[in-house]
Formats: sequence, C-alpha cells, structure tokens
Amino acid sequence: MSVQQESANRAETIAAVSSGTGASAVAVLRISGPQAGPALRALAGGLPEPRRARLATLRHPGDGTALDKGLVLWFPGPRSATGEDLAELQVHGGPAVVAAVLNALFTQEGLRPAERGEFSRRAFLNGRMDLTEAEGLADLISAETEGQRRLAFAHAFGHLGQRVEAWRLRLIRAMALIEAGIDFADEDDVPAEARALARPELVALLGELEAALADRRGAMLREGAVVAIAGLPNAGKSSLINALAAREVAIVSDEPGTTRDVLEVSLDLGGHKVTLLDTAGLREAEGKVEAEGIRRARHRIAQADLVLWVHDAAAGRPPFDRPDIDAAAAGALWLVANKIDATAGGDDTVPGWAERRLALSAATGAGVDGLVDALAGFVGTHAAGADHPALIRERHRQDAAEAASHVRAAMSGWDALSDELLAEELRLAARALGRMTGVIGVEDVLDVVFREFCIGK
Ligand SMILES: Nc1nc2c(ncn2[C@@H]2O[C@H](COP(=O)(O)OP(=O)(O)OP(=O)(O)O)[C@@H](O)[C@H]2O)c(=O)[nH]1
Ligand SMILES: [K+]
Ligand SMILES: [Mg+2]
Repeated sequence: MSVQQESANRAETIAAVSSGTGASAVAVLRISGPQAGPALRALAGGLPEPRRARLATLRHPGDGTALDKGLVLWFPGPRSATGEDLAELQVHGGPAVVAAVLNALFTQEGLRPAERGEFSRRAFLNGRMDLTEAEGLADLISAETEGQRRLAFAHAFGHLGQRVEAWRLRLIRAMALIEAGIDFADEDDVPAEARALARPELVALLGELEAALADRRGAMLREGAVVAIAGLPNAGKSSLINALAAREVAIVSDEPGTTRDVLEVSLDLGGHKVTLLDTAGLREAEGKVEAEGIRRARHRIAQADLVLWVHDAAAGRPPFDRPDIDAAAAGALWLVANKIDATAGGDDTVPGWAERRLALSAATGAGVDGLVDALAGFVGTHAAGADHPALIRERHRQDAAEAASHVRAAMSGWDALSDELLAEELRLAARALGRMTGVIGVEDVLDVVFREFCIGK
C-alpha cells in the first residue's frame, strides 16, 4: 500500500465485529474513524459521555426499527485504542443481531467493513503502539499455552520495543559523538576524544545484540519445541506418538515402512507447546514413495529441537554408533528403548551418543508418563528463563543481525575508517533497529505484520 493510499484509507471510517464469529452472549462491534461519532449517534440516538458505558436502544437510522438493546461506549480520538474517534457497541451475540446492526451501520455515509488487522494498523500509524507491540498483540490473541501467553503479553506491552529503542539511542549517541568529530575536524584532539567516548557505547551494544541473537528460547516458546520421533522401521514410533497423544493419530502395523508422510501432533506440556513429529523409519527405501517419506523424515529430523531415537529393545542392544541423522539442534538426542513389555531382563546400557535413555512400552503405556515428564522438563529449561527472550520472530532476528553486522564493521574498521564512513555504518545499524519497531519506513513489513490479525482487531 502506498503512503498516499494509506492516508486516504484512514479518512474512511471502518467497522467490524471485534469479538469473533459464531453465536455468543455478547458481541462487540467497533467503529473507528471520523464518522464513528455520527454513526453511533445515528443508531443510539446520542453520544454517551466519553469512556462511560450507556445502555441504549439501537435503531435502524432509516426506518427507526429497534435492532437490539445494548451498551454503547464513546472514545474520542486521539485518546483511544486506534488513536481515532472510536465507538464500541456491545450487543447480543446472535448472528442475526450482529448482521442487523452491521447493516444499519453500513447504511451510514463513509462507513465500510474493516480489513484484517486494520484497527491495529491504524493504532500503529497513529503512534499508539510500535510494530513489536502489534506483533505481541497478534501473538496474545493466538496464544495457546501459558508460556506463549506470558511471552506475548510482555511483547504486547513493550518488552522488545523498549529494548530496541534503548539500543537505537545508544547508536544515536555514538553517532552524535563521531559526527561531532566531523564538525570539529580542524581542531586536532576533538575527533580522537569523541571516538574514544563512542567506543564503549558500541562495545556494550554489540555485546547485547549478540547475546540476544544467541538466545533461541524465544522462538521455541513462541512456536513450541519440535520433537521428532525417529528410528528404524517397526521400532514403534507411530505407536509412541499415539501413546503420547492419547489417540490414534498414526497407523500402526507390523509391516516395516508403514509411515510415509510426517505426522504432527501438538501437546501442551506444563504450559509449553510441543510439536511431536512421527516420521518414516530410516532404512534403504524399497520404493519411490518410501524414499520420499525418508527424505522428508530426514529433513524434519535435522531441524528438530530434540530427537527421540526409538529402539526396539526386544530386537537387541541399541546401536553402539550414533544413528545416522543430522540433528542440527545441538545434539539433543535421546534414546527411547521401546517394547520393554516384550523383553526379558533387558539391557540398560546407554550408548555414548545418547544424552539420556528412557525405557517404555508404547503398547502397554508403561514408562510413557516418565517420557512426558522428561519432555516437559526439556522444554521448560530450554524455553523458560528468568528474563524474557527478546527476539522471538525471524523478522526480529534478521534486523538485529543486520544491526550487529554494521556495528561489527564499524568496530573492526575503527582506526582505518574515516569519521564519515564510521558514522554511515552506525546509521545503517540504527536503520535496521528502527525497522524492528517501525520508526523507519516499513510498508512491506506492515503488510506482513497486520495480515496476521483477524478482522475486527
Ligand atoms: N510388544 C510391543 N509391541 C509394540 C510396541 N510398540 C509397538 N509395537 C508393535 O511394533 C510394530 C510396529 O509398530 P509401529 O508403531 O507401526 O512402528 P513404526 O516405528 O511406526 O514403524 P514404521 O512406520 O514402519 O517405521 C507393531 O506391530 C506394533 O504393534 C510395544 O511397546 N510392545
Ligand atoms: K510399522
Ligand atoms: Mg510408523
């Protein structure tokens, strides 16, 4: 969307249901823009006092038909959620009531249905929140677990935005010092002194950026930990995912090579989201379809946060050598000895490649609770922390990495670069940080961020 189009759009007044679809006791409708006041007056017969709820009979402005009785609220801009004049109607949540009130609203001059995320987009454009807060809000609405809710809450109320602003101010301070050097270039000692003052700021900033980039907990909290179940054919991988999910998600059979496509199941373990993957047994494929299944399995296993290597304990000892998988996730690889119900005595050696060994029977359920506890512990320690992780989206990581690379370039060229070039590197770093919160021109980013919202948000 172009800037002109964007401001033309904001002259329009938008309305939508903000409380979701389907029948409910109460539905909340919002109207934002210059015509919000006249539209509310037309339906409710007047405007309530700002920020006070008033019971009103809502009538069709055309023929005066009573549509519903409900609470109306009036938030004159700029002190409103969107920064514009904003009206809110709380009506009975039946689909016909909602449709009648919306239809009556759209008979009003200048009102149109809101697009996805348009209320939040206007709030951003009017300076009511920064981009990271908007993203936090989208996450808050879609949070499924307690961990996701806590992280989203922090971000929705400025956690990352404030850190990024602090980083950016550091850069601007350093830039100002170096630019002071440019201005006083004919006075010998000023540039050198100014540079010397700028350097510690940059050292501290780079340290913080690098620490934030190294911290991967945020993505794991937000998207959930990915746990891949891998192993030889018939080890009992599909039986295990069924036992963990407590339902028949995967086909189990005594035929090796049963599973082809990667199957996913999401679980909430102790407030953290975990996505379990069932994968094809790894062996020399016997046909094209199985080969494709194994290719997919290897791809997903490589990206998992944790791999559970399922071994058929009834078939003998686990492999002495590390299974042939390419787990990128810092070697989080556990041995799950399955079918302990079918082995006498058993063998509890832990091969060197396994971080830990768990023994269970997917068929009888023995030991499955122990695995669930261990998984909850894994996600808990990897995802949670005393303070909140800052960079939780790929978008944040890219901008932070770009900022860090410019600061690094400035530091490594410290003695060789002219003041102008040094300041330019810092300016580029500040731009990258500004993109994160949206203080720097970001139209393409806006479309991506606000598309995630539902209508009415
Ligand atoms: N006795 C016993 N049999 C089990 C157990 N778990 C799985 N099985 C049996 O092992 C066979 C293979 O189970 P699956 O779950 O299909 O194994 P898989 O690893 O998914 O196999 P592929 O998808 O072909 O790679 C089936 O006959 C299961 O009934 C167990 O704990 N004890
Ligand atoms: K099988
Ligand atoms: Mg299977």
